[in-house]
Amino acid sequence: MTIYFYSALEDPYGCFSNFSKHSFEMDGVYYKTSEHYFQAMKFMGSEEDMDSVRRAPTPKMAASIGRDRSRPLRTDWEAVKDDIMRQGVLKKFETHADIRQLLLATGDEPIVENAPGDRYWGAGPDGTGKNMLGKILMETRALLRRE
Ligand SMILES: Nc1nc(O)c(N)c(N[C@@H]2O[C@H](COP(=O)(O)O)[C@@H](O)[C@H]2O)n1
Repeated sequence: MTIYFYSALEDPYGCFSNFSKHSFEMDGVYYKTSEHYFQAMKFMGSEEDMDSVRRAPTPKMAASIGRDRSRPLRTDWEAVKDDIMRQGVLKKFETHADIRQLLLATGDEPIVENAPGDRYWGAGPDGTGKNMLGKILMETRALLRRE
């Protein structure tokens, strides 16, 4: 049975969302959520902009800063964004044993980010979106199974 998630606070699998409150360190730097990590990496090369994202009190605010196109987006973003998401999601689940167990316990079930407004990371308004975050969670699950 397909596992759907979207709201970090309300859904049974809300911890699969990048907005869930699961912090980690990457390369010695602290991130409050995987959304903070993902959005900060848009500004690699500008410590000031990366820090603005890192300091954001909530993942929603981190996303808002990351989507602010008055700040220069790194030029290779489209080429690297999937791998950055992979790295952040893997680190999150490596760091927190409870959610790692929950992810592993989903077995081989499909995982879908049921995000109506997002046809790339989620399933979009009609379920035909790319669901890249769901795919990355399934890849992460397979990697963690081997560890
Ligand atoms: N909660 C939530 N609200 C939205 O409006 C969304 N688009 C998403 N999806 C998440 O957005 C992140 C990437 O966004 P951008 O590429 O910066 O637009 C990623 O964490 C998606 O899972 N979630």
